[in-house]
Amino acid sequence: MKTKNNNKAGVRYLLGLANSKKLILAVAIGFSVLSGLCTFVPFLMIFRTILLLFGEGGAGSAMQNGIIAIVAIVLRFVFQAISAAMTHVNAYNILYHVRRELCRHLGKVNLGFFTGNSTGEIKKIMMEDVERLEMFFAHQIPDIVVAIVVPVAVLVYLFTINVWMSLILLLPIVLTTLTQVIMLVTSKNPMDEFYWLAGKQSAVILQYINGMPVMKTYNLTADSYREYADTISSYNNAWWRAAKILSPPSAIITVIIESGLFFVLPLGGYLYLTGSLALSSYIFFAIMSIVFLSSYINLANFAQIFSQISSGIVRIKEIMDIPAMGNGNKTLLPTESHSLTYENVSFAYDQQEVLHNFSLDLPIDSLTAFVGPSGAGKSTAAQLVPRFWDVSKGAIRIDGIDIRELEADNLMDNMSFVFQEAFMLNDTLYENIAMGKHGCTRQEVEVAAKSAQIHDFIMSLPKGYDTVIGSEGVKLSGGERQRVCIARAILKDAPILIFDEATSFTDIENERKIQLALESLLESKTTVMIAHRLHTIVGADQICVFQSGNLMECGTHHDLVASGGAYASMWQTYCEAMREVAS
Ligand SMILES: Nc1ncnc2c1ncn2[C@@H]1O[C@H](COP(=O)(O)OP(=O)(O)OP(=O)(O)O)[C@@H](O)[C@H]1O
Repeated sequence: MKTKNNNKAGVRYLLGLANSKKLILAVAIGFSVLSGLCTFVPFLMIFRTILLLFGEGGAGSAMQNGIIAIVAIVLRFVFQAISAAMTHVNAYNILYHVRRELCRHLGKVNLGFFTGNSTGEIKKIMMEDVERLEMFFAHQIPDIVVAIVVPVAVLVYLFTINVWMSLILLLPIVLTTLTQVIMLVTSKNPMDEFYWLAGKQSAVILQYINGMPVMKTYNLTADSYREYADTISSYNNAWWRAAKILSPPSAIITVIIESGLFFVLPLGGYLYLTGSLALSSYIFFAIMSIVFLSSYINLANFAQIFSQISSGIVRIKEIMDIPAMGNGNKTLLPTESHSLTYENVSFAYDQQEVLHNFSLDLPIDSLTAFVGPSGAGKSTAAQLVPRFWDVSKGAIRIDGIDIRELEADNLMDNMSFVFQEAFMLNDTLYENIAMGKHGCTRQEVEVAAKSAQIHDFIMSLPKGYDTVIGSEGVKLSGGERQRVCIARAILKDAPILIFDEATSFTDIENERKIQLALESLLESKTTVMIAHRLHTIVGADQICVFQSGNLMECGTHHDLVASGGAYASMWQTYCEAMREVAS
């Protein structure tokens, strides 16, 4: 739950965001103030005309006053338009700047952040929360300044006419401020909870829509999918609570602000009757009591609107506060293959240690398979190499250099991953493969696709490499997707390869093609292969068996089977399972 302290930090952070654009913002606010002041000029002209009519002085003629009033009205709209144009252009520049900074920062955090956080939540922050900043920079800041400066300027003028009448005009401001202070002191702002739940609701809805096929197969409707139903009903309840808490003071504030006349009429009447106030001034104050506080209403609503924006700012700040992955300054020599060493490595997600003090050497140009039961730590051990997370203890070294001392880009340049969950752009097959190497040629893409056993399939599609895949195009099978990813990795031709063998694409034809594709991919590379089907790694240079986060044993298939340890029993179970499937 977001707190008021968080909100304060958010405000400071938000104003910091405007830093580079503050000159434009100041000029735009200046135009807004001019526009606000112009609002009152026609009333001043009315006053001057009343003075003329009552023979109490007043400058110019009625005609001149009328012309000045019309010019002021026109100028009011011109200044308003200039200010609106400037604040909007400025606000969208700030939005662009914030999104770019968020993207840059997300590019620097450990990759594990993306597996540990809901993409719906990140997307919501990048899109909706950032978009709301427009409201603050394009509308709220100018409105607030106008709401303070214009009434103060007008009040100063009114004090020159009559002090008591001016003081009575201050009474609604004092009362509304008191109401707001009482509200803030006696009740926690319910909008904090409301906007937090609004954010949660969007993430849950996105998750519900993304998971619709699975939800349907388990017959989970919007009502029976518990998280969805709970979030919607909490949001609904929060809205009721907020309405109940906020409606009475909000109604009181609106009534007080619009009740200037209620205070001005009796006091003005008394002062007029006792001869301390001219009739012209009495009429003028009566008119001003109606319009004087019109811009002040923006200030009264500020807290409520700002709470909506500030909860988003807090989320933006939380992302920007995630420590960036430390970036070293060393680089690897550009060779075909590198050695990889785990040195007394332990690793914990938060407090829970899942890998316990293991060491392992992966020589140059070798294939190392990680095997073991589900949850044993195979993926985690592999993902430490591209720094999804940094080790809690020990070090991982490439050619003897601690990977934390390497430039992050250099580390990534030297590594390819092929995950089980093949990531595909909603773009052409060509682009999906070409993303493996900047500036590659079409011929290189085709050679890689041929090696990955996916070229013939691509050519069988009517648009070949220009076929769009994904939500608006052709759908690929799991095996086809993985072969596209292998083609991408072949194109990248990085010296170190992390391959997470897919368990689900096991039909014989696909498996054969993936094996052929891998033969091209693994050539002269240092490879970590997370293996589920043991027969695919019998030829590996070393097989490492993980159990409950410990590296139990390591050796060739023959040595491990002969030693009769954990791997030997896994192999026996595996062979029996294969025989059962075959029979
Ligand atoms: N992002 C994460 N946050 C917290 N704990 C995690 C995270 N990812 C994995 N774990 C936990 O770490 C342990 C090791 O998981 P890991 O995925 O490395 O096992 P694995 O051997 O690769 O399993 P599988 O073969 O099923 O993929 C498990 O207990 C798992 O619950």
